[in-house]
Amino acid sequence: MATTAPTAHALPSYLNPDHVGPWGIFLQQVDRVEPYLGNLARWVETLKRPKRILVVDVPIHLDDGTVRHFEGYRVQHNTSRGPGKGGVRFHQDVTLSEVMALSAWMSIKNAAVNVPYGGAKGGIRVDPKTLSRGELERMTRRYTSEIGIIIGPNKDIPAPDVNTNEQIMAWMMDTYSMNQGSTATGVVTGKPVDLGGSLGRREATGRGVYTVGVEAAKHIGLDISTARVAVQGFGNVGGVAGKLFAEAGARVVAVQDHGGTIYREAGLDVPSLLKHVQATGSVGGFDGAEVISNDKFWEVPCDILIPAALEQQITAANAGRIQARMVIEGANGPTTPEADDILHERNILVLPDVIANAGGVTVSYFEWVQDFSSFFWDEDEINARLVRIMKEAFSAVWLVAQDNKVSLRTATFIVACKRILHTRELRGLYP
Ligand SMILES: NC(=O)C1=CN([C@@H]2O[C@H](COP(=O)(O)OP(=O)(O)OC[C@H]3O[C@@H](n4cnc5c(N)ncnc54)[C@H](O)[C@@H]3O)[C@@H](O)[C@H]2O)C=CC1
Ligand SMILES: O=C(O)CCC(=O)C(=O)O
Repeated sequence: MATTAPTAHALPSYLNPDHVGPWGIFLQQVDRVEPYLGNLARWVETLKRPKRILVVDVPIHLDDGTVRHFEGYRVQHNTSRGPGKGGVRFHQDVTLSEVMALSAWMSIKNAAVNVPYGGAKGGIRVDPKTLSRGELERMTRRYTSEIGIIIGPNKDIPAPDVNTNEQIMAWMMDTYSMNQGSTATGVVTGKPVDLGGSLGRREATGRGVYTVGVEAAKHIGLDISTARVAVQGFGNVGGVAGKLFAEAGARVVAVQDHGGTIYREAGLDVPSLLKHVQATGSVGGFDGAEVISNDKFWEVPCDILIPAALEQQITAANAGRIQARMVIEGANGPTTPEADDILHERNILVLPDVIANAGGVTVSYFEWVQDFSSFFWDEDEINARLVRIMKEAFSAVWLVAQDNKVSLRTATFIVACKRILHTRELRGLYP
């Protein structure tokens, strides 16, 4: 077994440390945590390189008979603690750098809530809204076959992310099972309940966002029942989080999605807004709200801001204008390191993605366990276990932040990186 740190050789070009974008941001976050890792810092190089990157060509027949090629990715960042785990994103702006960063954030997140997984993520560069249902199914199935060489219930388990849902997971599970010759429900999570999915998974990420929000609010003396909330992204994560805050009495005053931004000082009617989004695909055109510019969203008076859309939304350009007392990162990577510093200086508490949105993967873990045992739990049990894990993980991170006088992001990275690098050390150099 190796007793000294592996030498840092020249990095492959896609790992260029000057790299900007999501992967560059992840590298900066690792640099910030390194001084707190003690002896384990000698293994930190392992976090700066994904374990495995697969880039796949995904050709399909469009409905008009022509052939179109899409570029797909599956990246396994680290598997020291268990199989890779993380979602699949269909979006026109997906890049390898983004998928690498998202896979790395999964390693951190899974370790932060102590589920027995490494980190992985996948994606296809495509605007799925331009595809028919048949085209979407063919693309999903071809992508699944292409990444089939590295995924599996004990190897790497995909799940939903932006623009993917239970139906996509059903097609992925079916394709993988057809190729294997037997049904393998445990190959993906976030499936329909009738196909081995878990009760509570659809709401889990938003429920986790809400749970840590309530815990943090106690620390800063914020009363949720009178709080004003602004949400960017009203899909799986933002929609559920907004609903739970509204049910607790909070006023959801502003919502932004890809179709625009709406505002109502007295609070939006969240159940009606959710129905509107389900019917039309966007918050745009919702009655009973003022339309404001997308840029103005960042300065609406509110107590809690929940970015729940994409990366790099809170930047040096808008962080100085944010009026919230607390930012809860439903999205992955919504805040750049420069913006993090600005928010910190302005005493705005940031609950980082790697803990705040971990509710989804926590219930994905429950789903995977239920699939293996073919024994399914009721929703109350799932929600109770989820809330307990989120509260315990948040409270541990809060203490580390206080003890080391660091942000909650750095504290979460300290907890998670120590867990990952400890297993790396126990296993030796090769896993
Ligand atoms: N679905 C899950 O279980 C988890 C998702 N996340 C993260 O949460 C974020 C949202 O994911 P989901 O809710 O699952 O996706 P979704 O596809 O259900 O919703 C995405 C939302 O973002 C909005 N959006 C897209 N582009 C936008 C833009 N340029 N400006 C403003 N809004 C925009 C969409 O209109 C939509 O409301 C992503 O960062 C994802 O990685 C994190 C943990 C788990
Ligand atoms: O449920 C999962 O396995 C992963 C969800 C995800 O992609 C995420 O937490 O960002």
